[in-house]
Amino acid sequence: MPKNELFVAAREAMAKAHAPYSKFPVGAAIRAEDGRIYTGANIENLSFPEGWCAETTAISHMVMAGQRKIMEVAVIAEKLALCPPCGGCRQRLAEFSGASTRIYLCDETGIKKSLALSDLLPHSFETEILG
Ligand SMILES: O=c1ccn([C@H]2C[C@H](O)[C@@H](CO)O2)c(=O)[nH]1
Ligand SMILES: [Zn+2]
Repeated sequence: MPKNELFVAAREAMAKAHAPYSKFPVGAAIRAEDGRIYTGANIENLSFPEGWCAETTAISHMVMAGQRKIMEVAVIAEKLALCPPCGGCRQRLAEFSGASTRIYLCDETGIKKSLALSDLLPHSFETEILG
């Protein structure tokens, strides 16, 4: 699957952001194990802490479609050269990622950086006790 398709999906998702407070639209697109693309945008709220990120919306769509594995994810922000996922989203991405999962940081022209989750979240929380 051409990576460009994932970038275009993230850019299209960004146009659906509800970001009237930060005026910082973000889009994300996940390719899951089934080969399909699940997208998301940030959805803010007048009660500021109640909003959530584009990556979180995309993960929700993927999970509700019955998928549990992220193969690749593209992230784009309208007003930032590259938008690395926030700490909370790194942990949420980790829940559904593996060693081969790739995270693509995009600008308005395409994918500019490819990272592994371990680049973004080294020494992550893991325990056998909780399974
Ligand atoms: O990786 C990120 C970083 C920020 N945001 C959103 C949260 C908030 O709505 C706005 C400004 O932080 O951008 C995302 O969606 N993804
Ligand atoms: Zn986030």
